[in-house]
Amino acid sequence: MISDTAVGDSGPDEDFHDLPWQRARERAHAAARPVPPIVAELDRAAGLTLAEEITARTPAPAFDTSAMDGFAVAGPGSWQVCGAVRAGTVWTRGALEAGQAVEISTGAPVPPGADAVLPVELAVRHADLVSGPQPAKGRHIRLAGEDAPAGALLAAAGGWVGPALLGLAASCGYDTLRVRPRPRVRILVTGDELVRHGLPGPGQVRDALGPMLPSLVESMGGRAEEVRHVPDRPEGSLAAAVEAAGEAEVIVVTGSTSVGVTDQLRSLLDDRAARWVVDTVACRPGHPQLLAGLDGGPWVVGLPGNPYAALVAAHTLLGPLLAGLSGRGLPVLPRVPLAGDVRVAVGRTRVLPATWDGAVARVLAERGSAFLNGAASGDALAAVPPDWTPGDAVPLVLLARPF
Ligand SMILES: Nc1nc2c(c(=O)[nH]1)N[C@H]1C(S)=C(S)[C@@H](COP(=O)(O)OP(=O)(O)OC[C@H]3O[C@@H](n4cnc5c(N)ncnc54)[C@H](O)[C@@H]3O)O[C@H]1N2
Ligand code: MOO
Repeated sequence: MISDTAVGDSGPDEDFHDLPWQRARERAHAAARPVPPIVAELDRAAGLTLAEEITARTPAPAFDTSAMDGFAVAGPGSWQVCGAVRAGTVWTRGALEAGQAVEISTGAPVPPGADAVLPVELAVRHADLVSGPQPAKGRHIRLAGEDAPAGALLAAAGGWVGPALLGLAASCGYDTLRVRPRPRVRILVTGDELVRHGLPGPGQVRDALGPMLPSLVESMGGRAEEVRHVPDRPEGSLAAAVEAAGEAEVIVVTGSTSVGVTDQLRSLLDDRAARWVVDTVACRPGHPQLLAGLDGGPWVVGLPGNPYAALVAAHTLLGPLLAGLSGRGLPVLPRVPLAGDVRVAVGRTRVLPATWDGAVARVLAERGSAFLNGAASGDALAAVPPDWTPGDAVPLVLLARPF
């Protein structure tokens, strides 16, 4: 194996075998260089990552705006009503003088000279005269640039383009954003025992990972382009499939990470002089997972074939790698109190399915690395370090689901 690979901020000499769980996440993130940016219409930029900071091209709001339906008033009341201004129009009849008022809609520009807006509920109108409690100066007026003055920083490079940012960018004059597209991911599922449909026959196993991984990749910010099933035999099948993976930034290989006669992944990577980033992680399950870069080509993430181990490994290496490729920071995991029957593993982080009620994570009964029942009924993974003692908070991975 190649041992002199410089990766990320770790320097060439860090041993990349049996890495502590958090260190493996950091290395996977630091190894990636962000994919080249594109210019995308706002609707196409949704969910992507900003490739550059954005600043307000126009103040938000763009003009002094009424926050209430009522009367824009100047000076002390009562006031003479001398016209109306509605949202989408402007007052063109000069500055109001003390004692004058203009009927105004929410969202309309406040006429020059007006001090405040008197809401319609507080106003008493007789013909062209309106009276009511004297509003404090500036009351119910949103000042131009109050949310963001022209030139103000709206979001830094690496920020997630969420719904609120899209609305803010539009408010501040943007039609397009410079963003990083989702890194492309191809998924190679190995294992001659696997079947893709129906009930498994003798010795057969239904493929759990082909259906699981595309949505997992999407939830981590990647684009799952293909799931291909690769036979264990003849030898060289996996190498040919990797070769044929095309333009993807990431190839995920499931199975084939262990030491069995059909497990070809490590030798394939060594034959290709891959740059090793992580080769095994001190966690349970998911120990045999790996990450290496092919020369001038994609990253290869090896996930163990055991389905729960694959889920844990994807959250260890694939998520951070995709964050790095997207130009995002390494996601900071909340640290939360943990309850339930927790047993630590000597020298390894145990990653346990858990439920999260907003205050405490509760581990679910352990079923082992092959079984998804815990993760499917829980909504989080709790990373329990080897030195955990009751009362210690643990990092929590929240499994994606709608609010
Ligand atoms: N002698 C040793 N054997 C094993 C070791 C070891 O250290 N020494 N490690 C074990 C651990 S831990 C894991 S995890 C697995 C990793 O195995 P592979 O990544 O090589 O995967 P396979 O051997 O192909 O499969 C393991 C297991 O998972 C089932 N599987 C595989 N793919 C799927 C799929 N897409 N859907 C559902 N189930 C799948 C497969 O049938 C096996 O039962 O190695 C251990 N062995
Ligand atoms: O480490 Mo394996 O991933 O326990 O099942």
